[in-house]
Amino acid sequence: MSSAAPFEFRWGIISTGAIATAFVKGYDTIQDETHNSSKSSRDAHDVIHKVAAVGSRSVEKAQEFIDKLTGGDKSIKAFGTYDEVYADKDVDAVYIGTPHAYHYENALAAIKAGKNVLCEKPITCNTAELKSLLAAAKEHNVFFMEAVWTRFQPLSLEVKRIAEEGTLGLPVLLQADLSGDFNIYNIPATHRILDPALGGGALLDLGPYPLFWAILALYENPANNKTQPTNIKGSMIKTPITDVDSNVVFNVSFCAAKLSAQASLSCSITLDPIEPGVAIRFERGNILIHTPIYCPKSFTVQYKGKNGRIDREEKRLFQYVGGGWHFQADEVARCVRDGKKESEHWGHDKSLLEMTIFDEVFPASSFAPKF
Ligand SMILES: NC(=O)C1=CN([C@@H]2O[C@H](COP(=O)(O)OP(=O)(O)OC[C@H]3O[C@@H](n4cnc5c(N)ncnc54)[C@H](OP(=O)(O)O)[C@@H]3O)[C@@H](O)[C@H]2O)C=CC1
Ligand SMILES: O=C1OC[C@@H](O)[C@H](O)[C@H]1O
Repeated sequence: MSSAAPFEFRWGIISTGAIATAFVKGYDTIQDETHNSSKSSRDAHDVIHKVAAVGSRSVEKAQEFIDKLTGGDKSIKAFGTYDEVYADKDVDAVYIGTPHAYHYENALAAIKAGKNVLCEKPITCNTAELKSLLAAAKEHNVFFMEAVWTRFQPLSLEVKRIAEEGTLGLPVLLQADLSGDFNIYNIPATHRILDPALGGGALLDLGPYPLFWAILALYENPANNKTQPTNIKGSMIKTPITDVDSNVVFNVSFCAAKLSAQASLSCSITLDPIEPGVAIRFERGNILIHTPIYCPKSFTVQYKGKNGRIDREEKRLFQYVGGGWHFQADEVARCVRDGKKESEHWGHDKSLLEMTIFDEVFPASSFAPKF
């Protein structure tokens, strides 16, 4: 372990909703109900996270958020607008936790103010918006990343290692589903999952996770040689409540000189999660990832014997303190510290791939660019 002082990284938090709360709770300075900090179970002694400012549409809400999560830390500024956070000289990076339909305008404003940005998934509602943000990030020379937190969890890193180390052979078919019953007939039509104006629907909210596993195990596989996927096809069922997509299935093929693999992906806001949430089927075995697929705590590797049948299984468990969002926060701090403008693990190419696939699955008119 290095004896150098940790790099202090100061966050500006945009919005005070569910995910902004979970993200801030994960910081090492804030302890969970067991009085352990997430830092006690991860190797992150080189960075330390601080909240410098919180921006909300209401200053009272911003102050309540600070009081609830930090016991009223007086050094944290509460602002009644997001713009004040973007302008704050004490903020190193802005975390955006607003509904999807606001990601574009919030991220653009933060980037134009010269801030590094971590923006919740889905990074935007379409490719056109994302390309515009990438151009702005380049122009203003800032770090920019989609908050695909699952990519940074230790379990994902181990799945990737096993998928690529060769014992199982090449991947052939990946099946992944993320479903969650939002009880849509009993929530207001203004809920972000139902409201088209907030980017409602299953694909944009839940679709990033099954797709993430396909990107990790198929797109990132060295045998794919960074080849873009083909045969992107989807179908969806829309809810009559607000006409957003409630159930979506989509297929993607990854075919390169050395790889021929397919992903069969789905998501739903009316069904319960299915177990296992992800099955990666290789020439000589399987990796089964247990639900929830956004922060799984275990996976099982099945190995085929000489007779071509599964004859050995190994279950792997992963435990850490906290909800799991702190791993991506560490990545952002380290990238900024090291002068990087994108993450090597979830870089701009992967967000672009995600948006390109979603654009093809969605009818073009659903989420028109906000400019
Ligand atoms: N990575 C993960 O695990 C998760 C990611 N997410 C992502 O985070 C984003 C937000 O989700 P979630 O936290 O569940 O949403 P919430 O509805 O709980 O919070 C959204 C917040 O955005 C702000 N906001 C700004 N404009 C609006 C508006 N017009 N309507 C409603 N809220 C608005 C509000 O904060 P204020 O009033 O303070 O300005 C509000 O509290 C989504 O993009 C979602 O995909 C969600 C859950 C988990
Ligand atoms: O990112 C997410 O993960 C968990 C889901 O329940 C939530 O709706 C989604 O935004």
